[in-house]
Amino acid sequence: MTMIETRGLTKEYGDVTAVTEVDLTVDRGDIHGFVGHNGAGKTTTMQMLTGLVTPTRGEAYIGGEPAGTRAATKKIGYAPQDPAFYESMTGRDYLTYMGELSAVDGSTRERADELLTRLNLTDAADQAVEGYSGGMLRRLAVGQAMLGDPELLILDEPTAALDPEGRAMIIDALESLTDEGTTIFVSSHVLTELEQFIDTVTFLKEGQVVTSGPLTEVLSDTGIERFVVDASDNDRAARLLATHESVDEVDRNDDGAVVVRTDDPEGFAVALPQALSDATLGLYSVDREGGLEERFLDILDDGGED
Ligand SMILES: Nc1ncnc2c1ncn2[C@@H]1O[C@H](COP(=O)(O)OP(=O)(O)OP(=O)(O)O)[C@@H](O)[C@H]1O
Repeated sequence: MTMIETRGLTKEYGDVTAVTEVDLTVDRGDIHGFVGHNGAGKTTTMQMLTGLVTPTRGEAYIGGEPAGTRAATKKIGYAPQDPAFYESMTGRDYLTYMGELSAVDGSTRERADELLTRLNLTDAADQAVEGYSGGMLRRLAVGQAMLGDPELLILDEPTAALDPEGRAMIIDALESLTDEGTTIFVSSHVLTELEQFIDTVTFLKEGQVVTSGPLTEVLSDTGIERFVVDASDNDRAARLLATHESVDEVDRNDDGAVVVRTDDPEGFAVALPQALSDATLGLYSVDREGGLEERFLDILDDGGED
């Protein structure tokens, strides 16, 4: 079942084309990462999905309903990049108040307390929001988006600039939600902030989709795991490494170094020094390329798949 579908989604602001012909499909229950540099068009796309911004052209559907209609927005919880809070309210009062505003079913106070627990904010529940740290504010924003128990959660950079602990708290909360079948559409300009928990990913560059699909496929299609090995005799090293069990493909770069692609990078990294030393080859240097972050930059800088 499809939760988000867009066709040719485009937004122009005067001469600026923020989003160009974006075709997206996100299945129900997936955590989808929406990744691109600052200014790539992530926020604008999210705003079109939520109905806050009207597309110049194209279509978007949320659970089959046209974006912007009541039937579509009812399915969505949205945490914007820079949410505004009533700073003198406590976290608990804020969530309760926002729940009442949006006519959440049942007891909003109970729902607020449940979310505060889930987002690890119980200890701060009765503190004024103005004393919250950046990480606490982001968790509160995610809590607000979750108030109505939405089918689709749209989160604009919820992990930006958080320390690993803050990020882990958000990730835990999101992962527990997908166990309940919630679809999550989450943006970031740093892939490594998302890669532990997303199922599928779209890379956006200058308003256009560069590539989209399951994270593992997108990264392996583009040759993610690559080592560059410089040995005392690179011809011999290339022949030797080509026969190694963990190696898929061997190539040479412009400097003559051996470029190895592998789907078992850990195994290769461990085996390499021994393999060369058994063949009496010296290992001058080895660089691991195509870590996720590097791959992300490659994809965006190349403007397409290899
Ligand atoms: N209301 C607006 N009026 C004019 N231009 C806009 C408006 N909103 C966005 N833009 C432009 O559209 C482009 C995409 O912006 P958008 O905020 O969607 O990118 P983003 O990927 O979310 O970036 P960031 O991570 O910095 O938020 C940028 O060039 C931006 O300046």
